[in-house]
Amino acid sequence: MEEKKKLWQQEDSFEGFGSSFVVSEEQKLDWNDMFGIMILPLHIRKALRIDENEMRELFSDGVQSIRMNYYPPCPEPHKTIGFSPHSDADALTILFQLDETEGLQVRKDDIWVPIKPLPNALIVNIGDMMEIVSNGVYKSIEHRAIVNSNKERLSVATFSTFNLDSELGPAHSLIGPNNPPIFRRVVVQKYLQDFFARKLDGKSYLDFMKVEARNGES
Ligand SMILES: O=C(O)CCC(=O)C(=O)O
Ligand SMILES: [Fe+2]
Repeated sequence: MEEKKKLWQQEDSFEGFGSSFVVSEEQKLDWNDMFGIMILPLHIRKALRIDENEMRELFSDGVQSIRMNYYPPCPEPHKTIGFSPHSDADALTILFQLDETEGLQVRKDDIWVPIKPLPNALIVNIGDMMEIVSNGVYKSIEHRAIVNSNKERLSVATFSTFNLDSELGPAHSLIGPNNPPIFRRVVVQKYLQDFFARKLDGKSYLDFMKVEARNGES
């Protein structure tokens, strides 16, 4: 209880422990314990010290999308790949592996590490937009899905993307003489169009977004 009290709801906020929707002392309360937090954009921008308004603007009218992936059993799984290595182009992905069939792997120091599905657990992945806006502080995660010969596999991914009309680039409030931008700027809509026009190839699109890549090209 002492630990809970440290995170008790403050007035005018639904974040923390406590009940919501309470209007009077007489009211019969619901039989549950609530704990609420804002996941985006406030906490990430606080950790990074990005200006609040800048982050709010990027996420206001942002796009939420969902993808369902079905991987049928494959007679020769070692000869194929279920989902090619890539990092997600969005800011933040929440992924659910439907049953307990393994398949997702993340790349860590050039090794593919299997992510065992845990019952009722969600996986949160940092996407390329977050790496760009944080000027490289938050790294997007490279991942892939493999298949197997005896079981089908299903996953559901939800993607959070900045507003399509906003400009994607390192946050203005982060960069300065001591922290020069390492990524270039592009309108989100164009960034996504170009992402989907390419073959998935690890983090190659993010590399293409780097300032030095453009210098190299011109
Ligand atoms: O099936 C999986 O676990 C990965 C899916 C994925 O990476 C995606 O939909 O972007
Ligand atoms: Fe992905």
